[in-house]
Amino acid sequence: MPNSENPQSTNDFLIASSADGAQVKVSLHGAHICSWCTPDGVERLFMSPLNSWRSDSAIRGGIPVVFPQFSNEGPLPKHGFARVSLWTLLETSRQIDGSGLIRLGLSDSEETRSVFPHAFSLELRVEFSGQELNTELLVTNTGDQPFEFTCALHTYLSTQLAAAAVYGLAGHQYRDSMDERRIKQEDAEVLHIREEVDRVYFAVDKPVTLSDHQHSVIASQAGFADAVLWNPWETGCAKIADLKLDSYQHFVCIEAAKIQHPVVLAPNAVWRGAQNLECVPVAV
Ligand SMILES: O=P(O)(O)OC[C@H]1O[C@@H](O)[C@H](O)[C@@H](O)[C@@H]1O
Repeated sequence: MPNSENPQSTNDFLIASSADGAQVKVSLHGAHICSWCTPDGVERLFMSPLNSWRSDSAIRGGIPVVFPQFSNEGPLPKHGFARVSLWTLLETSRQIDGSGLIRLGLSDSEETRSVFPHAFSLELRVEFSGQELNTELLVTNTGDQPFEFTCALHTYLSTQLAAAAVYGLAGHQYRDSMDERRIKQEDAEVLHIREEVDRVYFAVDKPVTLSDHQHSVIASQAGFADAVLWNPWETGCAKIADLKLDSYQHFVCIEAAKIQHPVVLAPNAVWRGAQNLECVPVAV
């Protein structure tokens, strides 16, 4: 939870690499993946140049962890408190197969219980090598009463929006936050973003691909039933202090999420959700 009286800097990164040269930077503030470079040195995540790097704010870009509430859909601060909490490093290591691994944890505290009166522990497990990044969120109910939550991995994928297309959402229903949360049916096999887009696609069980003229990123998910597609366009950037007016041209958020049907977690039960990202060069 943030301390606005004494904000700390959040750009003190844990840096881990895989044997083949992929690299990930994580901040303990929010267990936030701030950078993911594939072995060719190319950054795959967007990070806002106007990010404040203060512990009383969420980091703008990378992969924020949204828990225990998606957006403003409940009584908590927007997107919950995990993204503005100080997490603990559990492990950083190199696996036998050469992949890098970082594990971070967060448990309930007096501060979290004041807004979310439940005992829980979270683990974020980040494993990567070559062209892939796998991020898994584990939620354990450490109390003696069930509790309910929604969550997401709010991934900002770096792209050139003008050349970008999103594939894999045709046939799904979605809730359109730009149109009074109406439920609609996606018919487009290929989506080009030409305006502010803020949608929750339901029951996404196949990969979603973001392609531009240079590369594709294939986003697969397990445990997370829904996928959010968000780009604020210039209109949204104008309202967000830590985005430049043209920042929307450089990312698309494809978020692995659990929103439509919140998780109800029994005592001692563990819920897992994972997002796997794989980069594939576009043949020229
Ligand atoms: O500005 P925030 O709190 O990081 O949220 C960014 C966006 O996050 C998305 O997940 C929501 O669907 C959008 O409605 C929201 O604007």
